[in-house]
Amino acid sequence: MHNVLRTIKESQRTMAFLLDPEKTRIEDLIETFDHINNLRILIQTELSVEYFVLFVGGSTMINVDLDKWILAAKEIIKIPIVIFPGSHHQLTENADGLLFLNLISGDNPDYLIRQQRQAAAQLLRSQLEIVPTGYLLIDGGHESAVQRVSQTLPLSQHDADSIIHTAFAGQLMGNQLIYLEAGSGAITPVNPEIIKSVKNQLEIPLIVGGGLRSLQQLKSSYLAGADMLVIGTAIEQKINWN
Ligand SMILES: CC(C)=CCC/C(C)=C/CC/C(C)=C/CC/C(C)=C/COP(=O)(O)OP(=O)(O)O
Ligand SMILES: O=P(O)(O)OC[C@@H](O)CO
Ligand SMILES: [Mg+2]
Repeated sequence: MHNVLRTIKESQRTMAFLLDPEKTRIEDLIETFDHINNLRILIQTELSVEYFVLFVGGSTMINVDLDKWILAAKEIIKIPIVIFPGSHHQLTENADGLLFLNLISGDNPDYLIRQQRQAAAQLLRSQLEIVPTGYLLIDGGHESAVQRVSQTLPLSQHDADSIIHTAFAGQLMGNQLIYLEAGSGAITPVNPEIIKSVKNQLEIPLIVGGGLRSLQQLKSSYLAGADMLVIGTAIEQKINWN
């Protein structure tokens, strides 16, 4: 039995690799996980990251059999698989855990309660480790897929107070994780100064993602206080990290 949340809390530095089943076909999983494993060794060595998980999700999920995809992934990669859902349709018991996302940076009721209510109906008898997560969309320099799909505006990186207050409210609401999301392929990742000020107000772990594509960016985000960093686009593009 995995305990993803507990391990994040007990570790200094953790990392999630994000794959979107719309973009990585089952036939390509072996090659992709080969790439991920090499990156994992590099990041373990260079940055002393202790714990790795695979996030699976996308802002949309069209023409994908998620049950089948995750089953296939499980055969190949031996790290916990956590669903990072763009909607209540992205659920399967084949994963180990689920980020139960609350999009608290926006005020769209669909992403504050409707998606969650519809998911709950399916999760009544679930064996997944369900982790309530306050999800904040932060301006990363261009319109992100999450912004488009959720029809909510990101918080400006020039207004640190709004970000800090929203994150703190997320903790008070009972979320077990806070996720600062600059958006897939962000031009400007979340600024380390913002990470630091948010982290100072939190007792729960802080996840940061969006636009991370160099060891230097990873290092400064960890030093600022991120407990988990998420890498997606850089894996899809198989960039060279050295
Ligand atoms: C509780 C459940 C089951 C669902 C909650 C649904 C909510 C509130 C979602 C938050 C808003 C949202 C649309 C999040 C998407 C998160 C995600 C999987 C992002 C990764 O996708 P991207 O990489 O940004 O976009 P692409 O799919 O275009 O690559
Ligand atoms: O794709 P990238 O830019 O790495 O972002 C990762 C993740 O935070 C997006 O949801
Ligand atoms: Mg993406």
